[in-house]
Amino acid sequence: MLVTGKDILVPARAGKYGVGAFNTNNMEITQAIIHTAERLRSPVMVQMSEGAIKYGGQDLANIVIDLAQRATVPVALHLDHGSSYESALKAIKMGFTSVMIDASHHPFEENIHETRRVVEAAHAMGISVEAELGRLGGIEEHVVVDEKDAFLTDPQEAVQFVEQTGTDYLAIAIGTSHGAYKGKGRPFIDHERIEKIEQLLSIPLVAHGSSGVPAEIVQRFRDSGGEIGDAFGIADEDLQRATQHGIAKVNVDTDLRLAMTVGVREVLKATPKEFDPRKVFGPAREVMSQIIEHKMRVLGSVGKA
Ligand SMILES: O=C(COP(=O)(O)O)NO
Ligand SMILES: [Ca+2]
Ligand code: NA
Ligand SMILES: [Zn+2]
Repeated sequence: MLVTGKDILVPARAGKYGVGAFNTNNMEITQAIIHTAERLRSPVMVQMSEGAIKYGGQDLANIVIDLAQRATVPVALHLDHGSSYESALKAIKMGFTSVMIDASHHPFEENIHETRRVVEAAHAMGISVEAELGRLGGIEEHVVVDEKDAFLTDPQEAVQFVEQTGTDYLAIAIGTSHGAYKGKGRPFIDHERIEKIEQLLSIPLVAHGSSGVPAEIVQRFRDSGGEIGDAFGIADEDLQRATQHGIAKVNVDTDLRLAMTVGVREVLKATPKEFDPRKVFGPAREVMSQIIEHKMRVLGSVGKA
């Protein structure tokens, strides 16, 4: 069933488990996310970035909404990294049940102002809101935040921010970053910081940049002709620990991008004569489903629906 982000994340924080928020760009990724959630009896969030909305528009949103409505587990459709009030409202008009307003690259007061506007409008329509305080490293959808400017979330500021905005859940910067290169080796996750914020805030917390970039998928990507450097993601143990301390929404995009591409590359390499789109895109669903299943087990959401 199609539900709001709050319907999914408030129980997740209370139950000390994380819920995967997986980015989609097409039908096959959407099917892999929702069918795997149903198979494992797990709640799940499907998210679209502004780039995905540009790419698939209402057509793609409708695929997600229809699968979500027919799903036997709770599913929310979430706008990832909404960059403005207008973008958030447009997503709500498209049928999204949760929207992120990411104004974290603005000064504190402006972030509060922008976020509060979205919260008032979204709440008036029964839609949940995610906001962000602090900056991840890596490439954010619309902002390149290089290492020196990346700054982690200040717990005291977070309390003030939530009080003044009314956001339903809060994305915090705790050492993760977007993309396949999260640091040389195991990225540093500031667990002390998460646990401090957990004590001060009762709303669900969100971890961005949480792909694991599993070595096996990276190797399959190379073996099927892909080129990728020294790729590293978030360790399963770090995610597991974070879900015990307030992190309820865990964003995963890179892992599905890699899995989808591995699925396609392996078919094209193994069967050069193949040109049936169902045979080219279909097997990728299985590769993605395995990645999604692993994540749901790490986060503890299996059987929670
Ligand atoms: O935070 C993410 C995804 O992060 P990854 O690149 O680690 O999948 N989307 O908002
Ligand atoms: Ca941001
Ligand atoms: Na998001
Ligand atoms: Zn993100």
